[in-house]
Amino acid sequence: MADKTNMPYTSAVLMELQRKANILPFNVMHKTLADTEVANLPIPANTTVLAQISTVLDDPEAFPHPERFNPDRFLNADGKTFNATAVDHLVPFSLGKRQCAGESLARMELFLILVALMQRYTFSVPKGGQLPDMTPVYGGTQFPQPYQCKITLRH
Ligand code: HEM
Repeated sequence: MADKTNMPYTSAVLMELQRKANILPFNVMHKTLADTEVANLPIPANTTVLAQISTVLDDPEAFPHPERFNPDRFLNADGKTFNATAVDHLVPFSLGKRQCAGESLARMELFLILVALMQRYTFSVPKGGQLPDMTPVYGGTQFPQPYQCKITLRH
């Protein structure tokens, strides 16, 4: 983990992966405890609310051409520091009091697993195959279309 600060592009790839492959696009349900309002819309107490994460992760103002997989959007021109607007809008773990309690653990696991896989294997499209269809499959969770991948040991 000590190397992570020297690997901004890897961090940017992970951020873009979490944006495009967000596992809980519709978040989980909550209930208002008191009358409130969002964007001038009144919401009475005891209303079930679902703060949809995917609308933020696909917001074209924060993420131009949101349909594209582009890790560079999380980096400034120097390639080392992070684009604050993009980072602020990356909310796969939700926000507020009930945001994911396992965020730090999950982020550490994602970094270690991705780097370990990249160090040991090469991932490519099998002969005669094609790149995966990036259209998400939505259910309670989001998952990818079936695809084929060739995984080769590096050493
Ligand atoms: C990529 C991995 C993960 C993602 C994207 C994720 C995302 C989320 C989201 C969106 C919520 C709902 C937040 C809300 O109610 O507003 C949540 C809740 C929660 N997550 Fe995760 N999570 C991940 C991994 C983990 C891990 C590894 C753990 C534990 C080791 C964990 C523990 C929890 C707990 C305990 C809650 C409920 C928090 C509460 O209601 O106060 N999550 N997570």
